[in-house]
This record gives sequence, C-alpha cells and structure tokens, in this order.
Amino acid sequence: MISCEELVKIYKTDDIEVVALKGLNISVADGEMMAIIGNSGSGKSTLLNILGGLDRPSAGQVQVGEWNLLKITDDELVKYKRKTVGFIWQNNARNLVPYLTALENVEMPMMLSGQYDRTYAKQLLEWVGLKERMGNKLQQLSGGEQQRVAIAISLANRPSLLLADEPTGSVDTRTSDMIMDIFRKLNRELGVTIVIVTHDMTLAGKVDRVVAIRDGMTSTEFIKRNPNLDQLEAGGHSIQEAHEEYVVLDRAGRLQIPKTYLQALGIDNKASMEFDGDKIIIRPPKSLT
Ligand SMILES: Nc1ncnc2c1ncn2[C@@H]1O[C@H](COP(=O)(O)OP(=O)(O)OP(=O)(O)O)[C@@H](O)[C@H]1O
Repeated sequence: MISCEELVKIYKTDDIEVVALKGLNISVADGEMMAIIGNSGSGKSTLLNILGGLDRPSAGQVQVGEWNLLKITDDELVKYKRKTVGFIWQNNARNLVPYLTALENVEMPMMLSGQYDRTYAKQLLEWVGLKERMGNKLQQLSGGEQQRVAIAISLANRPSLLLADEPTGSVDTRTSDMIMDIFRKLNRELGVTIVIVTHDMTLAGKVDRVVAIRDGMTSTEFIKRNPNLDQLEAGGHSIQEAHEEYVVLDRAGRLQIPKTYLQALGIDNKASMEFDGDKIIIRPPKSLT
C-alpha cells in the first residue's frame, strides 16, 4: 500500500531550513494495521501529512497504492485526498461542523465527492457505536463521541488507507481502548490499511507492527510475536513483551545506533567493526598511540 524510499522533507522559512525527514524508508502492506512512534520533533506528523497529501515531499520516492506522491498533479491530489485516504487528527475540530448533526457531518464529504449514501453513513455511525446519537448536533456530544464521529467521517468515501495522528491523544483510557477496538474492526472487516502516529506505548502494543522514527529516519521496528495476541491481551502487554525489536537497515546497509549506546561507549564519529563469523561487533576506535 505504502512505499517510501529515501524520503526527504525540508521546511524552508525566511532564514532557516529544517530537514524534518532525512531519507526515511518505510513500507506498509495492504491491510496492515501499524503504528509509528518517536520523540517530539522526530518527523512523525511530517510523514503522515505527506502520506495524506497535505504536504509535498522534497525528494525521494513515495508511492501510495497507484499514486506517486512526488509526481502527482494538484488536480490528482484533490482526487487522492477524497478517494484513497482518510485522515483523523487528535483535535477533530478540523473536520467537524458543530451545528450539524453527527449524520449530516458524515454525509458532507459524501456530497462533496458526489457519492451520497445515507444508508452507508448510518452504518458507519453504527460501527463506531453512535447509532443512538446520530441525530444529535456535534456540540451535544462529548469529546470521545466527537472523535468517533471523526472516524466515521474519515471513512465516508470508502478510503483504502486511514491515517490517524494521535487519535487518542485527548480522550480517557476507556475511550482510547474503544477507538482502538473500532480501528481493529474496520481493519479486519473492511480491509482498510491503518497507520497510527502515537506517543502512547500501550496503544502501540495493540497493533501488529510498530516503526520507530528517530531524527527523521526509521530506526527500529517492533513486530508482534503472536499476531493473535490482541484477543488475549485485554489486560495490556507492554510493547517489549508483545513484540520482537529489530534495528532497521536501509538499502545501502546503513543502520542507526541509538545515541545512548554511542555515548556509553564514547563513540563519536568513528567506530571499529568486526565480524566474527557469527555476529558483528562495534567498538570505540582503538587508540592509535
Ligand atoms: N511547517 C513547518 N515549518 C518549519 N518546520 C517545521 C514545520 N512542520 C514541522 N517542522 C519541523 O520539522 C520537524 C519534525 O516535525 P514533526 O511535527 O513532523 O514532528 P513530530 O514527530 O510529529 O513531533 P510531535 O510528536 O511533537 O508532534 C520539527 O523540527 C519541526 O519543528
């Protein structure tokens, strides 16, 4: 579904340039439900905004389904945003209209794309557990309910990819669990590919794969040891318990070594590397004296 190779994003303001993505590589398979984690400023939202067609990449390759997002024209981008991809933000004020009902909010993107379907709009609201509240105006719903309306809206045009930026950032744990269950159901039943950006490690433990971004590059990947675990794990396993951790190698064979490891060994800009037939050993450079 998604393939990014050596993806670069540079933000230029009057006097500074910020390189938010520095040659990032990531692939997401059709029908996968995965999470992206990373410290503040590591480039997570930048990546999601590029995948959502809200921002343009500076260099590299980005393919989502049939679309090459580096070469896509402005007209095609409008179609892409309407048909292929759905977006959910932490702060849902961006895609909700407070004086319309929940149902009218879901119908609006359908009307804009000429695919009005009231039955499907109702079904979506039922899927997110709001069957009884679809006639309520948005301002009469709680924050968690509004977030569930936002999920229904994001699916109104039957996208094959759902991007969620901190979707549970401003709701309580119970609502956050409910939202993750809704994502899992949509992923299984509709086959929607789902990419979630989050700070929340317990939430990350509920997906099949987690990719960690550090300094604008993919660094580590956590893959679920037992893909059937989520039925058993209502109590919540930590990501380390539930997933196997791998360091990511790019096509040129480069890998990122965590700063803390380098500092602990006093490695600065060089290291010695040895292959003993079984493992690769990285050490601080031997003293030349
Ligand atoms: N429009 C912009 N103009 C200039 N710099 C930007 C812009 N958007 C993001 N950046 C910079 O790019 C870098 C990556 O930002 P990004 O928002 O992608 O990080 P993030 O991992 O999503 O962080 P957070 O978890 O805090 O949301 C940061 O240094 C940020 O300041």
